[in-house]
Amino acid sequence: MQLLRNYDYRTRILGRKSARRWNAQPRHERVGRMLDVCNAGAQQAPSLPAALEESRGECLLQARIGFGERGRGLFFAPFDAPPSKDCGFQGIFTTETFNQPQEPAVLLSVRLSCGLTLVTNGGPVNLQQELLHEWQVYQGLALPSRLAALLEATERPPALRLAAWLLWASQVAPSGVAGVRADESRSGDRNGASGKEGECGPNGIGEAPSARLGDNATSIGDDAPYLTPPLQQPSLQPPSQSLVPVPPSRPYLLSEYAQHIMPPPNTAASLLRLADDQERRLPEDARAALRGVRMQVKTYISELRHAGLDWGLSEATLWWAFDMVSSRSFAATAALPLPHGTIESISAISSPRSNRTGNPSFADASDAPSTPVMLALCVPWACLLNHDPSPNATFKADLGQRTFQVMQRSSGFSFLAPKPLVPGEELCISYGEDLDNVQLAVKYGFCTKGNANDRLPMPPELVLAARGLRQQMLFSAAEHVADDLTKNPADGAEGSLQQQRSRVFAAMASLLDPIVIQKGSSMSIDGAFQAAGRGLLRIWRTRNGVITARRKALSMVERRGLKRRRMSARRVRMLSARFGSCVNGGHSLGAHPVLCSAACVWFPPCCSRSIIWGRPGFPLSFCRLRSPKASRTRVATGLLPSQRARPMKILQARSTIPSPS
Ligand SMILES: C[S@@+](CC[C@H](N)C(=O)[O-])C[C@H]1O[C@@H](n2cnc3c(N)ncnc32)[C@H](O)[C@@H]1O
Repeated sequence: MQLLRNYDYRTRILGRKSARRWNAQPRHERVGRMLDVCNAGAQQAPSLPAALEESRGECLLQARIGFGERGRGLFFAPFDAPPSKDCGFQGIFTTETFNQPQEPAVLLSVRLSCGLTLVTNGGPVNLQQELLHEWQVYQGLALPSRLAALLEATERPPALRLAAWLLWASQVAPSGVAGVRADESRSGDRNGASGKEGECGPNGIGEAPSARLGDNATSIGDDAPYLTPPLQQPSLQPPSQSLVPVPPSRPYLLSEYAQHIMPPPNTAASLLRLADDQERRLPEDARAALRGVRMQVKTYISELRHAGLDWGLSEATLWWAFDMVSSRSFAATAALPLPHGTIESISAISSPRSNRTGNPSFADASDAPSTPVMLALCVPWACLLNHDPSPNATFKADLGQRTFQVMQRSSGFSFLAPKPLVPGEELCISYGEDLDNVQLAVKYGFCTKGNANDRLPMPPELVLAARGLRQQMLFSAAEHVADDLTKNPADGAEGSLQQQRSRVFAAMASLLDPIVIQKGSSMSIDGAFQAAGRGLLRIWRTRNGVITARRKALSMVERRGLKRRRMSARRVRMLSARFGSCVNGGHSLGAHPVLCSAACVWFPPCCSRSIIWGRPGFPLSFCRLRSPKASRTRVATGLLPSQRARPMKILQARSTIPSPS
């Protein structure tokens, strides 16, 4: 038994001794150790060329680049005196501050044209064109037509569009091959596009090209530089800062930025290019997530190649672009300026989904709300901000000013001033409030300790078991309803006992799986649904009681510092095979093991009445309810409450479990 419990699939890979050492490490460290390679290139202080120094001076209003515990990042550097001690909470006692809340300090302000801005949803039709036009003027570059066609296709995946743009702007345009300066010749070719050789991407890249983008590309035709048609009616008020064309002495800012600030193509920021042997050591759920993202990137790369938008660059460089987009792009929602010139923007903070860097772009563009405008952005300087689950900074895209601003995070109460920043404090934003460590690792290449969003992975067999349990719970409720109907025929539908029972069961089945309702059935669906509704109400009431009890029990478990224990997949399989089907809702059982997520929890054999519920991916919860014998309710979730709960107990208890009917 002991051996079984310690058995882990990693034993096969690592050998028993090193597997034990490996498993003893906290999960976040296991993933974290994979990531030594990440950000390796970002550890030296950059020495910046003049153009970047200038841009840094303009954009980093109250911040400087520095190094801290999260690696390179941005740190608070107030331009005036350090913030007075009076600001902050003391202010709420004075009427003055109460009426005039302190505005959060603007820490960074970066022109949208310094980076890349894509409309992913909403806004006027020509908004994307306007933004592209401004970018060309600012960067002093003319986009090739086929690239511009892709960038204007707001329905295409943002990651694909951003990566294509980043590749061209950072790797191709500076060499003057495919791109041309806006004031130079209008013809161009892409022969001999420069490609930087780097580390190879994961194996298996280079599938058959997809036809989608290629079809477009054929109709788009050659590589003639894209010159935005004169804007008849700008959809927006012109930006308050006039667009000053870039002086010829100032080279392409974006390529400079990519060269000096972004990790170079032979380094990694996310896990996209993790080597095979390192990937094998990731937990299974992280590997699965990684596989999904890699598949997507492979498809995008094929599309780029097919459409001739890879510019002959090496595979490694193409992966690098997606790596950068994954780990450094922002998603933000911006409101359009009001017609009379008032400018109002909605910060991405208001929507947790979009309050993050990166990966909006990997989401389907169609899942964003239609208004206001959804943007995917690469923002130089702002993309140096590291993540913190309790951030002190936040960001917004302002389409009126055409800027991306990072400001101090407000307190959340209009009458409270924001928490003062201490000079030298690292400025952090939240990449997403709901990101667990697997998502953080795959997209950004790091994990955070004690991530509140972390869930233990649930093996497929447990997902199935959870479904089965839910089904059983509903059917057992159906039985109760049917029994009640039998006892109180006045309450229930008409007909024989058998008919009543069939209706209730059919209704329950229909809740579980709508397919079971077949057309032309003679059953009265309405009546059955009413009966099922009563049953569900009963369950709901029971559950409310359970939830309160569960909360109490969990806090008790926490207070006592009881430990969570994990089980090997094999043992969990064995237990679910033996006992899974015995766990039943609303029935008296002697005792049973309860499968909770990947951890396995089993209870001392003293449960008489129990209910179990679960959702795939979430811990199954098990509660004992109103036991006449017990002095108090015992509840646990994913926890092994005591040393007494040994497999031996289960074996003893097994004999008392009624066989499933
Ligand atoms: C948007 S960039 C931030 C700037 C980056 N540190 C740099 O030097 O370029 C995102 C990357 O920073 C690193 N990072 C961000 N937040 C972190 C954190 N809390 N702990 C460790 N690394 C972090 C990750 O490698 C991530 O891929």
